[in-house]
Amino acid sequence: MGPAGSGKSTYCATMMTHCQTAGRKAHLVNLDPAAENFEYEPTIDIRELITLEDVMEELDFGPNGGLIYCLEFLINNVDWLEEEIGNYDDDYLIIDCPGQIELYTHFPIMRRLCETLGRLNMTICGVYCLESQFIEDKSKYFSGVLSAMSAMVNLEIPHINVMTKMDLIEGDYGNKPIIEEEDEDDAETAAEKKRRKQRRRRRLMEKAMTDREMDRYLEPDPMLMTEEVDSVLNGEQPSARSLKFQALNQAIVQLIDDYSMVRFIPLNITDEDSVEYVLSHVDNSMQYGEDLEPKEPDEAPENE
Ligand SMILES: Nc1nc2c(ncn2[C@@H]2O[C@H](COP(=O)(O)OP(=O)(O)OP(=O)(O)O)[C@@H](O)[C@H]2O)c(=O)[nH]1
Ligand SMILES: [Mg+2]
Repeated sequence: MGPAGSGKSTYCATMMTHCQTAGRKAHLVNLDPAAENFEYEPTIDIRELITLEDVMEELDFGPNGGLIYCLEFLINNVDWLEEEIGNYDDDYLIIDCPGQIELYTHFPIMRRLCETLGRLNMTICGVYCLESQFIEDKSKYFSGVLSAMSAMVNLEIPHINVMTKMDLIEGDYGNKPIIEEEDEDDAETAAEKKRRKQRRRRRLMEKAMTDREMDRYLEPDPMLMTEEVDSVLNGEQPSARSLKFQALNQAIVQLIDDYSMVRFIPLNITDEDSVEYVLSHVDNSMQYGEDLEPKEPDEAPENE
């Protein structure tokens, strides 16, 4: 789950590849009636039941209303899904959902879907994706935190939040280097050497600050929001709008702080360890593997 473009389908494809490499059987389920193409062919696909294109054409819906219609149609014809899932009730299914936020927050559709899966004895874990680009704008980031929290509270299923697209971040968490090694030059003078070392020290400090700043977004630090309000208040032109919303912002900060339920697990899809780390959190919340059959001894590597 997660807002439009937050990397849900990429998450699904990454996990499919990861599971296949690890020899774990996984299937992709597509619940996005507007989806166009997938890296992996979905095993179960809502588009076999209904497509957004047909709904828009035949019923004259716009894209958002049409999408809600499609999912309501799915819920009203849930025996189709039950039948499809019936063939895979021992397997690991990765379900790609649409990005319309209202599906998780104020329509009971996803909740009903979870109840159906629960009835089929499937163990579920909700994975909420928020993209790392959200941190560029604190208000946008906090609205993301609130929507993650809202999905979590509404669905009442084991839930993890993932900060996607971490490869676009600087520092330890991402791929963008801050420190570029400068080669030692035999001909450099003592003063040049000193300046090179100073530059390196400064970059190391910048990097530590970037990593620390990132931590405040992974474990939402409500002070980030207060800082934004303060900086506006101390700025040259405090906008009437931010003054007006100060009490509301404070209340939101308080809410996030009181619940302290939201934290994000960073996902860098270019780093296998990061992918494995996210998957292990999902497994853990579903207690995946606890009731799997133990391996036969003859499957163990011979020379051990
Ligand atoms: N660099 C980078 N780009 C990513 C990552 N994940 C997704 N993207 C890009 O972000 C865009 C949206 O990704 P999707 O996976 O389609 O996002 P989505 O949440 O499924 O989008 P909708 O289904 O339209 O809501 C695409 O252009 C992806 O290539 C990532 O981890 N790193
Ligand atoms: Mg998608």
